Amino acid sequence: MDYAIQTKGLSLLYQRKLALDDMTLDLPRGGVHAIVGANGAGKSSLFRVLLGFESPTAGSAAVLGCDSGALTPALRGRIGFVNEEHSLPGWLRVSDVTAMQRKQYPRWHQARFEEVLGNFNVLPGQQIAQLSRGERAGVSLALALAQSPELMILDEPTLGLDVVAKRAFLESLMFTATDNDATVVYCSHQMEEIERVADNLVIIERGRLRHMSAPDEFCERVRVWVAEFPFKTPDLAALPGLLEVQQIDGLTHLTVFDQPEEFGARLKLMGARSVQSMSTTLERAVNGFLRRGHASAKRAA
Ligand SMILES: Nc1ncnc2c1ncn2[C@@H]1O[C@H](COP(=O)(O)OP(=O)(O)OP(=O)(O)O)[C@@H](O)[C@H]1O
Repeated sequence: MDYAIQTKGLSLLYQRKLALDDMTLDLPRGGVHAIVGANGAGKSSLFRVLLGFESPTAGSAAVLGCDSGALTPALRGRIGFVNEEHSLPGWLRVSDVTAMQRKQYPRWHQARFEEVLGNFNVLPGQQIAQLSRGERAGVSLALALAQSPELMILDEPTLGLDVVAKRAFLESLMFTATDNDATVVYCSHQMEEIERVADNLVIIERGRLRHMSAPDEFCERVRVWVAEFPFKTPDLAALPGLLEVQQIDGLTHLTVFDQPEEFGARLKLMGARSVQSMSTTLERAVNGFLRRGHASAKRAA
């Protein structure tokens, strides 16, 4: 299979902090891959290694079939990158940056640039430093999409965008992925966005790959059981697949992963008077999944 991104046993140690821990990840070419994880899970670190800004401490990383430590200028030209800082030279005008990029990228798509930028009230004569945060985001997204890259890597690109701009951006992103056969790799904390655009969901936790599947498939494997325990709620910690327990209006809500229907019978054996299972949203499923390993959950325990 042809992979856009491939890592093998990838580790990255910053001083004494292990940001990536023996991560093996294969992302096939095409489609939108969403990477999610708690704060500090290693998403940006993964991108930094993939783009050759950091060298792995162990293992390897390849992008479009090339070792990430040896990306040539020609290969970099096939990769678009947008990060949350939207770092563009502040002293230049929007029109200057656009002219520079148009010259640099042979597959420059002027109509796409104008379409994406048209969602923002940006004047070509404005200096980058004069733009609002969201407008700067709009400019860097328009520049990146107009490069018609084979691979787009986006680190929380919609942070700070208003609802309309966010929607416009996501539409452009999906259009890029389908129209251009491009691969989009995108990290975000916003599940409703991911639900809308992602073909593949990649969950990382403490620098390790924890799960990869289509978002729908992941959601189907997570269920919420609502149980009524008329007497004392038993100790539920040892239940298999348990992600999260919440007490809501006197009922016990259990978010569980990969459990058969018999899970309900098990709750009854533990004293539940009634049990009911429900499907859940991607947001709740991912949150439940991540909560187990989250620093705050560990502190609460
Ligand atoms: N330059 C650095 N020096 C030391 N530690 C770092 C450095 N950059 C990141 N880290 C640590 O590496 C870990 C992974 O950080 P990273 O920025 O990759 O996380 P992230 O998943 O992108 O998080 P967030 O969602 O908060 O942006 C964190 O524990 C962070 O504190």
